[in-house]
Amino acid sequence: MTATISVRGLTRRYRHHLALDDVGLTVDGPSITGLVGRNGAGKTTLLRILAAHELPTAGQVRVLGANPIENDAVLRRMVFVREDQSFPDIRVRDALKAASWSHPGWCAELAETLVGEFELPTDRPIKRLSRGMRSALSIVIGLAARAEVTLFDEPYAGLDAVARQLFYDRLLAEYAEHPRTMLLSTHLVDEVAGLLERVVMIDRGRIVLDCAADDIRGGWTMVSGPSAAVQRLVAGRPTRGRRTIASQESVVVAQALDDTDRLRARELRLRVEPLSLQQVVVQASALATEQPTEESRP
Ligand SMILES: Nc1ncnc2c1ncn2[C@@H]1O[C@H](COP(=O)(O)OP(=O)(O)OP(=O)(O)O)[C@@H](O)[C@H]1O
Repeated sequence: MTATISVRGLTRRYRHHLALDDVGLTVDGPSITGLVGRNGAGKTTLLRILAAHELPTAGQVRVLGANPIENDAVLRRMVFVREDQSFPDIRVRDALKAASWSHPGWCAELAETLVGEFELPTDRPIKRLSRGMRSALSIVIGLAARAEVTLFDEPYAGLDAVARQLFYDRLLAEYAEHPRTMLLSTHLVDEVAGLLERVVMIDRGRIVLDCAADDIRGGWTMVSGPSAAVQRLVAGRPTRGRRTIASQESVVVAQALDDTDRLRARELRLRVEPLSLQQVVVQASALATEQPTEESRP
């Protein structure tokens, strides 16, 4: 079967800076994948290359089985929603009409519903919309396009918490009714955690974590309590982020604990809590920072 997205050895160099460093990624069939990582990690660069807004320096990119560059047949089956998307100087209703022409799967009924829910004034020029309203318009286009490959690059600049929740709810409902391949780049990791089936983390241009969201959720554990007891429980296990205050200690165990471990923790009067997705991303980022990159090697 042809993968929906397949990237091999993808490298993007800007003069002396490596924005993407030998990235490999395959996405098969419908799924919602979260693209996470620190500022400047390379998330937007990856999405821009997938959407053919930018050329790679090296490597192979296939979207829907073909190279997306100047490939209208592929690009019409994709939608790319960017942070602070720029629009021509037209009214909201005209932007929606133009989007309907570019996307064969466009659902006018959904667009109308979403416009109502986000309270977008259709006769107002886009340049007079607030930042959050412009983001809402981009989201309406991204969802109503019903494109087989839907790329969202931090699409909620300026959106308030209520509007962001509306976006998450509608995205999930759309995905349930019309499954498609969605990539969502985000910094609001815990906010979107419930939507994600897979998490791909980029750090300094390299993929440092790529796994099922469920595996992450149960896979890292915070153990805290009296230092001596913590040490007894975690001895011989991979640990990170050790913190001590007086005789108390907390440490992250980079593996799941089984029932026997949990019973032992209870006997030792230790607290055991799973890490949130956001906390795992912070730990994985710290771990990646300890590894040398091509640019940091002497
Ligand atoms: N046109 C460009 N010219 C030079 N450097 C660039 C260009 N575009 C991106 N970069 C650099 O490439 C790196 C990756 O940028 P990118 O926008 O992909 O990161 P990001 O993960 O999306 O970051 P953020 O979360 O802050 O949006 C950064 O160091 C950035 O400065």
